[in-house]
Amino acid sequence: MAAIKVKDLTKDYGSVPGVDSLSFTVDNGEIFGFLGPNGSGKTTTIRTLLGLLTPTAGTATILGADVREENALIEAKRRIGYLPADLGFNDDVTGTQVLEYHASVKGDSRRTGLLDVFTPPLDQQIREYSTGNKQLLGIIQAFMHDPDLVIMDEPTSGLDPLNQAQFNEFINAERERGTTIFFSSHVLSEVRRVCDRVGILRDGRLVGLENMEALLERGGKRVHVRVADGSNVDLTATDGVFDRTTIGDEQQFTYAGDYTTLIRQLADYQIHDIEITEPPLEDIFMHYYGERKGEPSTGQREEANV
Ligand SMILES: Nc1ncnc2c1ncn2[C@@H]1O[C@H](COP(=O)(O)OP(=O)(O)OP(=O)(O)O)[C@@H](O)[C@H]1O
Repeated sequence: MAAIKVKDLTKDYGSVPGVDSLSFTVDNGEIFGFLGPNGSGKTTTIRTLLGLLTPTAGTATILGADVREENALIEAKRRIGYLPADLGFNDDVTGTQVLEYHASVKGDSRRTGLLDVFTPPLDQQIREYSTGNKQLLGIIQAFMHDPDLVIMDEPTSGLDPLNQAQFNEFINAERERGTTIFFSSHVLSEVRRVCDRVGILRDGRLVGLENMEALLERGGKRVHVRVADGSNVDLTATDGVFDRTTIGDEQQFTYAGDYTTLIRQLADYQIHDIEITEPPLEDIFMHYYGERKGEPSTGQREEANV
């Protein structure tokens, strides 16, 4: 049985479309990233999955429960953790009191273990909490009753790089435990190390559903080259070269072709320095899913940059 099953799900806010005809499945044990820019419908989807919004059309089940069936959903929610985008903690209570409250509602069998990983200042009142520490507290409450499925709305927002790395490590360990995780983000690079699959949302519609590894592989690598005499590397006849640009004396391009071919081409030049890195996932997104409104298409960008 799939952990989440969504079929033709539509949610309108009056005349404003929230999400339109979404269909996807999240398997048990999968780490699924739900990606999209601001306003693309991530929160609407999540709130609909949790029964906080009623779908306008279509169906969704979560751990087997139909999101329109209140009693079945209440039962399923015992095995679900949720980190909302807006945490809504009471400012006047301490971190410990927040956790005590959540423990009384749904249990806390994992609380101690989670507090070994994430360390918000539990004795402080929430009003004194930094944004990142509030987020850590939210992550702890989402996992502390040992749920089978955890749904998180932008879990890494506000986390510093150290906490973000710790979060990534934690999510990878959750994969080993078999927890199903569905989380939204608007920063593709944030999810690249942890997700098995990504769904890409734009303007309320699902425009891509990809295996992460395949997405990265098809996206190629970013090549940075400096040629000793400053001459321009001519790759016009080489397949798989796109997004060329020159910054100072460095020529850059994304390469999704055969490496032997590229190395043969570059052998004609006196290469002073070369670096091959992973491209920003935003570039992959642009390349495979086309331009956003008002922005040039990938093809136009290539021309502009060459
Ligand atoms: N309560 C509401 N009433 C009317 N329109 C809404 C409401 N909530 C969201 N919308 C609209 O629905 C669309 C999707 O919004 P949603 O908040 O789901 O996007 P999001 O991807 O979560 O955005 P963000 O990354 O900014 O949180 C947007 O056009 C938004 O303006």
